[in-house]
Amino acid sequence: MAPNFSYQSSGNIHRAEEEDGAVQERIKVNTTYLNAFSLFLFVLLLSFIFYRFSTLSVHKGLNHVIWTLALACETCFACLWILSMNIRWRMVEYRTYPNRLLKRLKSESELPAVDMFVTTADALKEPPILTVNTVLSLLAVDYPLNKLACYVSDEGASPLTFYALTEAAEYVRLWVPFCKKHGVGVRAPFIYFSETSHNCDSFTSEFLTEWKKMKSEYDELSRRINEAVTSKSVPYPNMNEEFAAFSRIEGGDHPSIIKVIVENRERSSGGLAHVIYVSREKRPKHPHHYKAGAMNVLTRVSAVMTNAPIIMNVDCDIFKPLTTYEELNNSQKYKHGSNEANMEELINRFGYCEELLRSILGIHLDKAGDTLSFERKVEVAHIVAGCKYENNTYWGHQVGWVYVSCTEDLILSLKLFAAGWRSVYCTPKPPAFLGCAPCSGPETLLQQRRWAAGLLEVVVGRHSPLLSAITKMLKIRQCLAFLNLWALRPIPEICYSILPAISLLTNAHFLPKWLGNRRSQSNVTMKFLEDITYYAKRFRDNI
Ligand SMILES: O=c1ccn([C@@H]2O[C@H](COP(=O)(O)OP(=O)(O)O[C@H]3O[C@H](CO)[C@@H](O)[C@H](O)[C@H]3O)[C@@H](O)[C@H]2O)c(=O)[nH]1
Ligand SMILES: [Mn+2]
Repeated sequence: MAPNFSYQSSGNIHRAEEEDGAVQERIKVNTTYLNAFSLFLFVLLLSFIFYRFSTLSVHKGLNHVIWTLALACETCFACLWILSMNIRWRMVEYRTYPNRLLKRLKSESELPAVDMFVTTADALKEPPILTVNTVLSLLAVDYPLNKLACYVSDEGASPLTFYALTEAAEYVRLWVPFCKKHGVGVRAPFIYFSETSHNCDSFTSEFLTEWKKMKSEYDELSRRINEAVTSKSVPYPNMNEEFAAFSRIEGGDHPSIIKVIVENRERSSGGLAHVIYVSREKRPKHPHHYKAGAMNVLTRVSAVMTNAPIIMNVDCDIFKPLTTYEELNNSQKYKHGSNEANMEELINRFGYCEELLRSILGIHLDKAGDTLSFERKVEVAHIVAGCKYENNTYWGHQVGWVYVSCTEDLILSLKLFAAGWRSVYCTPKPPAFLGCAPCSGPETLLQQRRWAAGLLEVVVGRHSPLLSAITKMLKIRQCLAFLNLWALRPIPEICYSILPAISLLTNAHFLPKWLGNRRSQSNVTMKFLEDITYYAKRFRDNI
């Protein structure tokens, strides 16, 4: 049985086992002042809305229109303020203590296996050297390597990405021992070498020699990869039968290609993690469902090849684990709550592939059914990576990543929360992984537009958080968090910001006037000016 990593609750700090110390602590952040301030602002907003509402009928003509618009905008701001207060209301922080983990286990071999998924879509937009760095950093994690497998999904079926990975496979044999021996912090070579320099006096000569060797090998690796990318071709000696599969490829029309780049056949503790290249079948008339489609293929391929109980996903440019969920297949186990899996229902759900069904059944019955040869596993992986495999199954609807939105992570988390799963936002210090964000204006705009569209798709569709809160297990505050429609906020903001200009041009007003009428206002202004003049004179006389 897998060891229990979960924290257990007891008061503010949740301890798993007193004598061993917790692996993870949940600590309440003190938000009393922040909450009091947020509430104060909210009360001010409400009183303002109340005032505007009660005086609305006093205003006539254009003023009435302007006041109604202002009232609508302010009501929107108040609603958005409630949503943003909801997110910050009871903040908690998770502290992790990975070094305590081993104390709770008899040996490292009790640690569960992890399948790591890296997705890349376009070798020209996402440079292969970046994907290589992500893979190298994953392969150098502090975890028994025979428990790990790294699957790289390449949507572009690019020989350049495959070439880069085969080249990196040589480097990884040097990089992983180097990182472990010297306790390297950031394990993506391009960041590591840009941050450390051989001029540091505190380095020993042995370290310096190794550092220089690693750096020159990395420089050579990146030179070869970048040269291949610039010339858009793989060097001649590498054009062997391994690359034959890539030669018949036309954009978006090719069979599935699965290649084992690094293999730890005996799963020995001294070896490296598996590295498996996966490019799913693509046909022009067949929808591929973007990253969600790629993730479902990776889930099936990993299920027939290594079937680890935990999967982890990182983007090709992010050296930071986003979310770790237990494999989706596992959730099916709890959902059925029975060991008597109905074969016909399983085929309807997961599609017909004997080996995949056996691996799912293995999870249902808590039995390991790993009897296939490695060659057969690769063959089966080609079948489950086919684009027709999902036809008439539940993939993309009830099984795996859902195909309704371009932000598959959002809809997946919504679906998991609605099914009663919990998640933890974990930000260890120092950060476990680092990532890259879009660096140019247009790229950032595109990303924000995609996220905004994804959020709106999720809110109005069949998976709407409101529906899930009523009919499923989504909690009310989770529902409010998903309803945080930042994408629509510019509408009231723009409207509100043009109200002053309209008021000036039309001699109307959209803010309450000070002391009601002009005369009393000007009297007060006059009195204020007289006072200032009086005090200024006294000040001058005194000096
Ligand atoms: O059809 C596609 C499109 C993208 N990707 C990969 O998905 C990842 C994320 O795509 P990107 O275009 O870089 O989106 P970002 O906005 O940078 O990523 C964030 O938002 C995405 C959802 O929109 C999530 O999938 C990511 O995990 C999250 O980091 C990258 O590795 C891509 O290579 C695919 O595999 N197939
Ligand atoms: Mn990205």
